[in-house]
Amino acid sequence: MTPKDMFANLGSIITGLMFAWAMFQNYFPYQLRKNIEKYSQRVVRFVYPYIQIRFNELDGQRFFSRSDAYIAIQTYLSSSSSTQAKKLKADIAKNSKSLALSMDDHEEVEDEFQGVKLWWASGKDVSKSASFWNPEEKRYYLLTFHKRHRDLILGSYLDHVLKESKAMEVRKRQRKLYTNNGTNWSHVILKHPAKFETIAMDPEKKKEIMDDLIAFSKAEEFYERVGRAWKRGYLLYGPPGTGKSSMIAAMANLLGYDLYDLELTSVKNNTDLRKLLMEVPNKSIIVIEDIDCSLDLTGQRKKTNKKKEKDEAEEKKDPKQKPEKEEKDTEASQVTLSGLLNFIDGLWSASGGERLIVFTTNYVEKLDPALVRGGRMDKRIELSYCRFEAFKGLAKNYLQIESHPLFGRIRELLEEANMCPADVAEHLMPDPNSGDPKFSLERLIKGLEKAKEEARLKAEEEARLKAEEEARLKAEEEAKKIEQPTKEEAKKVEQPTKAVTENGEAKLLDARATENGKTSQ
Ligand SMILES: Nc1ncnc2c1ncn2[C@@H]1O[C@H](COP(=O)(O)OP(=O)(O)OP(=O)(O)O)[C@@H](O)[C@H]1O
Ligand SMILES: [Mg+2]
Repeated sequence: MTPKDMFANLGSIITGLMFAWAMFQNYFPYQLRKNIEKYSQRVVRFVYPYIQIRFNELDGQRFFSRSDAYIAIQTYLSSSSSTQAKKLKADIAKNSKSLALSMDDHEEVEDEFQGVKLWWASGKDVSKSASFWNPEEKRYYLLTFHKRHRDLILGSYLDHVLKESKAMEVRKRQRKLYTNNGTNWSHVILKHPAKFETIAMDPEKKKEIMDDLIAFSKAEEFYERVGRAWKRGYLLYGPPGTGKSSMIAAMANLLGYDLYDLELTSVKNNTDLRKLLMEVPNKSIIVIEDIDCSLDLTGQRKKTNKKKEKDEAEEKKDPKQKPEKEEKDTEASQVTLSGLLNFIDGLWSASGGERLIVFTTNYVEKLDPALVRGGRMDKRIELSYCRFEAFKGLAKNYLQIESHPLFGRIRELLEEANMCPADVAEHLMPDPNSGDPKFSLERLIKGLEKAKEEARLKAEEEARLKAEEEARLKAEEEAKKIEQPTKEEAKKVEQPTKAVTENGEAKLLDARATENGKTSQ
């Protein structure tokens, strides 16, 4: 029995004793009965050092609706209920994909906040005069805590309960992937299976990124204290197939955020861009893929590779269409880099928090320094070709092996051949017939040897082209040198020359005349 229970019992004992005393006196008018009740409650309040707060299930303001506070408490208590309560209720919550557990009526669970213990009990009032407007059962939660913690509980603790329950709801609910078509967002349920555990990269680097994300999601107070908007910018760069898009999905799955995949090429101008960004709520990741293709470095928009290919294909079909399409493009190219950056940095940040902005590119060196300067991109993450550490992760995922005699050869080859994790994964697909990992590893070795040979041939070809170019430039230089004197001579002949005569006077002589004189002599 906790001290709280002992006090609760003490209260009823005192009330009972006082009633017994009154009955003993055989004198029981109404006024005295009221007085006894009043005084006994005062005594109880004086001796009983606990405070109780009741949270009713039904909202007094809205008919037939459950109170938000009650729902939030139910969510908050779900984890402690499942471990502490003896009787539980299970239900499928709205917008959720899993069962929600809560404690059954007349159960109690204990909670602790900043070292202070408190108790949550679930109760039910049964009304005898039930009607359509007045349901028979009215449920409630009763929070009990010591009165010396009144400020802490009424201030920070209840705030903590609400925030925590919101965060739990976000974690439980299905994530969504939003895409924009012009100025409207539409969404589908995000079911990307990518997780950080399955992303192949150096384990230390992976841990650093995960820690950074988790720290960000918990840093509301920090951002508030230092007076910065609660947002963080990530730049993911690396060759195609190295896991940039997979990592974004893994980020959403880790934090429970929704994804907003912003297609800049379909946004007409900065005003529309603002409208779209204003609609992005908290706990979201705004993704701008292939930033080098979406925005020109001068601030002008360019077509993305995919759009370009599509347009080119259409152009081939109907060449007459070309001028019209070009007109359309120039008409639409009004979203600028500075428009995007100013908005992200400026007022938009003030309209909420907890948002990540992730840019991806295959060519980091092409990006405008304005985009990658500190403060805009808080973290730059390079996703590179698959090396041995990343390969080990893939081998574990795809073949369930952590070592193999062929690993040594693979390690050497991975250092020499640049193969992206997507291709390594493709080679590691388990053999459906034998299921023997050796088969997949040998296939990878062959693939790596081929990639290495191709890289060697490519490097040779590049060296040949470079040597040819150098030879051409040298030949041009030589040709210029041979031409140079004749030109200079011609210049000499053209220009009048200054000469000094015998009496010391400077006279302008026509070089051509002198020359002619010489020849005639
Ligand atoms: N590091 C990785 N770990 C595990 N799987 C990977 C990794 N990189 C790529 N893959 C696999 O390859 C596929 C393609 O990867 P993803 O689309 O993430 O690459 P990307 O870097 O976004 O490429 P792009 O630059 O072309 O957009 C993914 O479906 C994933 O299965
Ligand atoms: Mg991608």
